[in-house]
Amino acid sequence: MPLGVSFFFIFKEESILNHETIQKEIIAAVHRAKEDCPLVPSITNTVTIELVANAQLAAGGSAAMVYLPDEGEAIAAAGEAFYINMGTLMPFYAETLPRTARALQEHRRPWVLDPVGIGIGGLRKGLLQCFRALPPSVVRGNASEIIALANLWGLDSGVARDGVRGVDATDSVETARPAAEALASFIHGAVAVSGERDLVTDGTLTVRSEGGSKLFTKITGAGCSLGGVTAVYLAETSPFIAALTAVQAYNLAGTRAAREAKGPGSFTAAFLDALYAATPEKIAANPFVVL
Ligand SMILES: Nc1ncnc2c1ncn2[C@@H]1O[C@H](COP(=O)(O)OP(=O)(O)O)[C@@H](O)[C@H]1O
Ligand SMILES: Cc1ncsc1CCOP(=O)(O)O
Ligand SMILES: [Mg+2]
Repeated sequence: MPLGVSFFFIFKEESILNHETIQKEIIAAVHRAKEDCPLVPSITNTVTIELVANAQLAAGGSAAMVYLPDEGEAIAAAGEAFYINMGTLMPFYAETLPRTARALQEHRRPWVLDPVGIGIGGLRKGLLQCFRALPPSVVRGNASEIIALANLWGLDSGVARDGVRGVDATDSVETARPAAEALASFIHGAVAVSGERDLVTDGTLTVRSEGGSKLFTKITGAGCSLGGVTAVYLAETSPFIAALTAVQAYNLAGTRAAREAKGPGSFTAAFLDALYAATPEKIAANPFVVL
């Protein structure tokens, strides 16, 4: 083979993400999060704030939750990545969220958006419309939230209606795939759709991750804390690998926790223990398929 051609193949092999290279990147991201303990602040809902912080700590990050406009701005600059979850809005968030998102853009900090409760009320809609021009690096949501956000931003979601009912999904993960791919391409980042089997996409490459437990649907904050942990990995790696690493960690830890849990209460404790104990290699070895 002429030298130029062999260089081409070597370059191609190294630059293409396949199952093996994805696993290597997941392992590196988990190691780095545990070594660096990145500061990853959040503006998140009052229902699940403690689980979000605990899960971020279990993954190796440092959590800091704020509410006020000037604090959002200041800590956006100080943190290495950020998490915004729209779950329980308060009037002053009309100022906090746009100012924080602008600070994140100005300081080039990557961030994760969880559009919880999209469809409830005018403030939520207005803020989510504002994020179209200040886009996150990762959107994480359940299937109905991802479809609804793609529709709100005028992207081709593949589904005209939105099936959000409160904060829970009424659509299947597979139905949300076109919306997830359109959103990921639009933000030049990644989208994670959660459910029985999770999808993660950067708009071109789409992966399905397996595992977890039905008990996740019997506790509040599984999705919210998954967003917070995604932001921890986002401090260390690309949007796609960060989103997939968090999803893989949750599917592994959820499967393990369900083996010993008696119900939702003991599941939450067992899940945090399993997330804390999950090794980089085991997180990477959780089953996933490149679609
Ligand atoms: N039926 C299920 N079986 C296994 N894991 C699930 C199931 N439903 C949700 N999960 C997991 O629960 C976590 C939260 O997802 P989900 O419940 O869809 O989010 P949300 O709480 O935002 O609606 C994810 O890690 C997801 O993989
Ligand atoms: C119940 C509820 N209400 C407003 S935010 C929230 C928490 C939703 O948490 P998750 O989406 O992780 O189940
Ligand atoms: Mg949710």
